[in-house]
Amino acid sequence: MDCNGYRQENHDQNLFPKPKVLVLEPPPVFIYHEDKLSQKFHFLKAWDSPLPLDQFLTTHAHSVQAILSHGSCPVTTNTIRLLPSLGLIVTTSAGLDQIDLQECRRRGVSVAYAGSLFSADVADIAVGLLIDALRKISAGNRYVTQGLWANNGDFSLGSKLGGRKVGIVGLGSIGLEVGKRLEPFGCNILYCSRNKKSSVSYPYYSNVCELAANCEVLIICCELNDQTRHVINKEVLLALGKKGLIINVGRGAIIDEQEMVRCLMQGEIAGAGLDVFENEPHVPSELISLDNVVLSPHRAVHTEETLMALVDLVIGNLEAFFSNKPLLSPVLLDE
Ligand SMILES: O=CC(=O)O
Repeated sequence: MDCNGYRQENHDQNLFPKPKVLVLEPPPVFIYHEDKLSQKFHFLKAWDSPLPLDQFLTTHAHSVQAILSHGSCPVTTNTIRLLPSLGLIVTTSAGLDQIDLQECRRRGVSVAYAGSLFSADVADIAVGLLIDALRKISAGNRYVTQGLWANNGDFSLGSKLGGRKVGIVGLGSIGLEVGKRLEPFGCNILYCSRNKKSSVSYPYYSNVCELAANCEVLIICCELNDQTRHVINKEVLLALGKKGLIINVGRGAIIDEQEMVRCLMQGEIAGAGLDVFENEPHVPSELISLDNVVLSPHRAVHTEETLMALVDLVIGNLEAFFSNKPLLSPVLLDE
């Protein structure tokens, strides 16, 4: 240990007094708060190097003990294998689908994440997208700004939020926040989750297709994993039906996007509010021209305030690791 309590084995104090942390691609927290982060750590910027990634990793192989990563930056088996001294991955995301957790488990690499830091912000956007899709706020904005109102056009009516049956897919911390927000609007909440939750009295469905058949809105709040990839498929969309709306603040690949686009274009479902997409930042061009679809650039997770809290969480996790202390927001890899 050095006088800061940091591990010394892989960094020369005189040349590199700050612990080294590898960044593959810069997360928003790094873009907005690099100065604060750099006061504590020496960041190795893979994206900024002229070297191909593998060569960059090989060059720094023995000095990298920690990676700072984010939700759209894959940390693959290959990356982990090229870094024999790696002990920690800190991701700024709540989702973990981009990290090879199996390899982390095998290698004994710890993972820290954002936990429920963003849940309230994500839930706000889910509700915002739903109200927008129902009451046509974005469509109304286009109608006014394109001069159609002034030309005596007829803007179609929206539908009421109160009384709507809303099915939440994934009742984790985001799903619970969505339910908490929609109850006072007079919505009836139903949900589908891996397990029935004793903390809520909402009707539970173990099958997402049955949930879809019994509600008018599906809000996707679950994580992406092998079980949830394309779980919202043609059958589920058809069960949701012609008056049904789909809101996605989880991950794009939870929905079979191609099938959703077809359903939207053919009127098999009524509309959608989407913050996430299968191939970000690419959004299917068909969605852009549809008036019954509200689009958002995967920003549900970030507000200025939570980004500030996230910097402290990232620093806290890295400091804990380099001081051999328990992580602040560890992912339990043994579960
Ligand atoms: O999408 C972002 C996250 O998983 O935090």
